[in-house]
This record gives sequence, C-alpha cells and structure tokens, in this order.
Amino acid sequence: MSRHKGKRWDGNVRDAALSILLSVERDQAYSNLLLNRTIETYGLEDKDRALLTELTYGTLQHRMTLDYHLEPFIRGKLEDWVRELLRLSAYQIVYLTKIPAHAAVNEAVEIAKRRGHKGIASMVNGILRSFLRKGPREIGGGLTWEKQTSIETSHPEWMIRRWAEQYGRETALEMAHANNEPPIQTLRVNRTKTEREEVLGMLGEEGFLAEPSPILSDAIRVRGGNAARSRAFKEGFVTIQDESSMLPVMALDPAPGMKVLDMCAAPGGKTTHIAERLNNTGEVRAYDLHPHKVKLIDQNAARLGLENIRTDSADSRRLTEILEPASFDRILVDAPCSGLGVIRRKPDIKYSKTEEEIGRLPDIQKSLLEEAYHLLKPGGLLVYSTCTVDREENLLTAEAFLEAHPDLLREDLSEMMPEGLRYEEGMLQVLPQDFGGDGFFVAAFRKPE
Ligand SMILES: C[S@@+](CC[C@H](N)C(=O)[O-])C[C@H]1O[C@@H](n2cnc3c(N)ncnc32)[C@H](O)[C@@H]1O
Repeated sequence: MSRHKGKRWDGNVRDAALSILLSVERDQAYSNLLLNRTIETYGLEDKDRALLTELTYGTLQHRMTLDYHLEPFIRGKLEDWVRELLRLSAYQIVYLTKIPAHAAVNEAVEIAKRRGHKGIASMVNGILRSFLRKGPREIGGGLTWEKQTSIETSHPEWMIRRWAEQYGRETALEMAHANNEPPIQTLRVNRTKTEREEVLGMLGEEGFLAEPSPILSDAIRVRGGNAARSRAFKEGFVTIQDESSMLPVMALDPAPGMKVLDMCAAPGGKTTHIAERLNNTGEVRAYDLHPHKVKLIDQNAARLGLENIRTDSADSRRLTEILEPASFDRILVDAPCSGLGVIRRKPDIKYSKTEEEIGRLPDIQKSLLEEAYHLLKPGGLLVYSTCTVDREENLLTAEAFLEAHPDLLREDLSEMMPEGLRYEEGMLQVLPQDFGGDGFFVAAFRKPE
C-alpha cells in the first residue's frame, strides 16, 4: 500500500482497472490518459502499475474477442459495469496464465458484491464458472475471413476490410495482431547535452534494462520501469518517444542556423527533436491549434534546455496571414490524422474511429500542406508525416498535393533513412509489425531553387 498526494490506494488493482475501462466505454475517455492519472494520483508501485496496465490494456485490446466468448453465457441486458467486469475477468482467464482462474472469479464476485448486491454477485459467479467449465468457443465455422479476423484480433470489421483492400490480407492480419502487442518503450537522446553511451550508463546504474536501438543511432530501447522516473529524463537528457516518431525529423534533415516551421507541433516531440538537431542555433517556430497544448511544448523545451523554440497557437491553415511567404528552410506538417498507427498505445481508437471521420481528414491535411507550400523557401524541404497506416490520409494525400504542385520534387527517403523498410515512390510507410515501432508515414518534397 502506498500514499501519494494525499490519496490513499486500497490495493485493489482490478477495481481500478474496472473504473478505467468503464470510463473508456461510457465516456469515450482516453485509456492512456486515465491509466497515467490513476498511476500518478496513487503513486502506484511498479508491481501494481504493471498489473493495472496489463489488465486495462489487455481487456481493452481483446474486447470484441472476449464478448464473443462470453456471449453464450449471458441472458438479457447487463449493466455497463457488470459487462465490463465480466470482460476483465474473462481476459484474466483466457490470456493471463499467471493468474489462477479461480482467483480471477473470486475477485470478480467480491467486486460485484461491493459495487452491486448479492444477486449480481451470484449471477457473475454463475456466468464465470460456466465459462470456466466450457472454455472459450471456437472462432470460425462459416464466418467470412473479415468477420473471423475481426473477432480473433478484436478490430471492427470495416477496419480489417479496409486494411485488406489497402495492403492485402496477409499484411492486414499481421498488423491486427501486432496492434495487440505491448509497445516498446524508447527514448531519444538529447544530443545538445549528452551522448547515447552516457545515457545507457545512467539508465543501467538505476536498474533499467537499456540497449541501443537497432535502427536509429539516437534512440534507446528501455525495459524494467517507467523511464519518466529516471534521472536521465529528469535532467533533460532524453525524451520518451517512439522510434517511428523520430523518422520525420530525420527526413527533414535540419542543420544548425536554419529557420524551421513546425505547423502541428503539440506536445512538441518533434519540435524539440528539430531544436536539438539545430544544436540550439537557428529558430524553430512551433504552432498548434490548441493554446493549452502549446504550453506542453514550452514545458518540454524547458526540461531539455532548448532556447531556440518560439511557440504560439494558431490555425496553421491560415499561417500565411501572419508569417512571411517563402521564409522557411524546412517545414514539418505532422498532421492531425486517424491515429490508426498507434492502436497499441491507444486501443480505444479501434472502437471509437469511424470510416466517415477518416474520410474527412484528407481535406484538412491537404489545406495544411497547401499553406506549407507558400511558406517554404525555394530550395527548402517540406516533410509530411502522420501516425496512421491509412493510405487515403498518407500516400493518396501526398500524391494529390504533388499533383497540385508539379514543381515540387519528391525526395527519395530510401536513400537517407533506415534500410529494409516499406518505401513506395520514395515515401515511407511504417507498419507496427515492421520493427516494433508505431505505424507512421513520412514523405518529403523539395521546392526547386
Ligand atoms: C499528430 S499531432 C502532432 C504531434 C507533434 N508533432 C509531436 O510530435 O509531438 C497533430 C497536432 O495537430 C494539431 N492541429 C490540428 N489541427 C490543426 C490546425 N488546423 N492548425 C494547427 N494545429 C492543428 C492538434 O492539436 C495536434 O496537437
């Protein structure tokens, strides 16, 4: 049991997981934010934190599969919290062999007594004991490939169909399975302050298992604890960032003295990366639509000791009204997108996104690119990136932009980025199964002199 910020933690990890799952389902709250808030509020120890994360993410990741298995045992309509409790318990029974099944059932019954009454507890007991006796049912038997894959991997059928159309069935299936794997924690080394070797040493001294990234020279993979609590993080030697998220700034290739524009900048993961590459010279102008998010960029810059960043809030589709045309050497458009590349970190995306929403995004993305075109100097480089795997938002948006501006030259990223990745017409599409990083898209265009 631990105390923190005056809140008392009563040690019931399953109950806390249930509260988070309920908020995600009922209020469309973000699972990663709720999880972090619970961990911070109660100052959870490593063991409880790991179990809470596993239960919350696991249940959420496999929601549709669990519902399929539970369905034969449920009669009538259930209250939201009871359904969520059954999913949470079934998750432990099916996927967590280290937890004895009867312990998961007993815990569920206790929670049901506390949250409801004896009658509900006895129903929960009955359903889970029948499920334990009969086991999970087979997924197959006359289902279409899309339906079967949808249930097996717990992704909506439309998403599976869309990916199969865009990438072929085999790749779509690999992607859906990769989305249910836990992400690797990775760090970007702040080269204005230190070297990778030094950070590896610091992390090792604190008991973390840290190793150099096999694909990026500035990155570190770390296990064995939350790196945000490390000395290296607190002293501004590193940023917690996915390896794929480091690729857009590699493509942007900023050099000391340059004037760089980051049009969709908050919370500043890439803005600070650019500022580090400028080695605290030149200038990064960072804009985001939401003023409260802009503050996060300032906080990150301060922690990292970066003084070459100027932030402001603005609708970047209208930046030519406040910035001089053709005045930037480099421009990054890390556009708002469907986020289908980061499902491992935010499994709720699978259930909340709709195809209609995706359909509306390319217009916004193209408007941002259009504005960037006018702000780019002759000879300058523009990078377009997203954290999605959707081809409409990625390849098709980039091609439409090129069509509108035939003077632009497409840079061949395969010549300067890691080998063995998926390049198409010089543009890069990372899928979550490729090297363990998020799904990401990066394209770069140069304006002729
Ligand atoms: C993918 S996120 C950016 C992540 C950021 N580049 C990083 O690496 O930390 C996209 C951002 O675009 C912002 N945004 C959305 N529409 C915008 C607009 N019209 N103008 C400026 N920013 C916008 C969102 O608030 C969001 O913070």
